[in-house]
Amino acid sequence: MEDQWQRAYDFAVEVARKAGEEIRKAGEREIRVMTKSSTVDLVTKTDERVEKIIIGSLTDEFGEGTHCFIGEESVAKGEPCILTDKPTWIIDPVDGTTNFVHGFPFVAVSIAFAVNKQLEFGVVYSCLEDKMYKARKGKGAFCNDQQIQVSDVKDIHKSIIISEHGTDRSPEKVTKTFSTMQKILCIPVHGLRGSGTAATNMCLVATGAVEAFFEIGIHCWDIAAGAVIVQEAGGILLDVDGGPLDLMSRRMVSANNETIAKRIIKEIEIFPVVRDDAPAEKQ
Ligand SMILES: O=P([O-])([O-])O[C@@H]1[C@H](O)[C@H](O)[C@@H](O)[C@H](O)[C@H]1O
Ligand SMILES: [Mg+2]
Repeated sequence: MEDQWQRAYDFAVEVARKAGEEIRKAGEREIRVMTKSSTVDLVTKTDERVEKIIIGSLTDEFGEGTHCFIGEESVAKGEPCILTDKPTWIIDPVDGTTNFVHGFPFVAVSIAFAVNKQLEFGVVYSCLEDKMYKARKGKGAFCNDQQIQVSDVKDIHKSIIISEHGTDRSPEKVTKTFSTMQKILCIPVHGLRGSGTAATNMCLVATGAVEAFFEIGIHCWDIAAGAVIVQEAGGILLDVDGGPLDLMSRRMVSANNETIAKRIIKEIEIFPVVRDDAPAEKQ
C-alpha cells in the first residue's frame, strides 16, 4: 500500500520531461499568441497542445476514467475545477506563458497528484534550465536527483522575497500589490525578485535561493506541485491571512519557516479574488 503511487510519480517525471522537450522545440518556432481573461493573460497553441499531450499520456498509462484532471487550459475551455476525493492530476502545461512568449528563460511544466484532496507528489520541470524538481509526500524534495532544502534564515532582514504581479491589472489590485511590495522592501529585506513562473518561484524557496514567495491571484495548477516540493524541502505553506493553505483560494505564502512567513504576512494587503472552484457564474 505504501508505494501505491510510486509508478504514478515516476511516470509524472517522464511526462514532465517529454512536455518540456515540446516546449523547448516550440520556442524555436514562431509563437502565435492569444489572450484569455485579459489582454495580458496570454496563451499559445503550445499551452493547449502540451496539456493534451500530458493528459493523453496519463490516460494511456492509467486507463480512461480512472483519474480526474484539472488542467489550466481545459478549465479555460469550461472544464470544472473541483477537487474531489478521486485521484486527480493538477496540471499547468506551461507555467510562465508570458516568459515563453518573450523568450525570458524561465518556463516550467507543473504536474501534481492528489488523492482524497491530499497532495501525494509534485513535479516541476524548469525546462529551459533543464532542472527537474520533484517531491513525494514523506520522501524529500529533489532537483536533478540531488536532495534540496530550504534556507535556515530566520532574520527577515537577511532574506530575499519573491512576489509576482499576475495578470489582473485592476487599480485596486495593482495598488495593493505594490504597496505590499514597498512595505516588504522597506523592512528592509536583501531583495525582491520574481521569475515569472509561480512553480519555479516555489522551487527557488525549496532550494534555499530565496526565503519566501507569496501571491494573491495564482491558481491551483500554478502551486500544487510546488507546494509538495516546498513542504518536502522543510518549508511551510500558509494562506495570506496566516491560516492553512487552501489550494483553491488563489492565495498563498510559501516560506522557509514560520518566522519568515508570519513576518511577510504582517505586510500583505489582501484584496478579493474569485476562488478556482467557484461556480461558473461567479468567475
Ligand atoms: O499563466 P501562467 O504562465 O501559467 O501562470 C502565471 C505565472 O505562474 C505567474 O508567475 C503568476 O504570477 C501568475 O499568477 C500565473 O497565472
Ligand atoms: Mg501557471
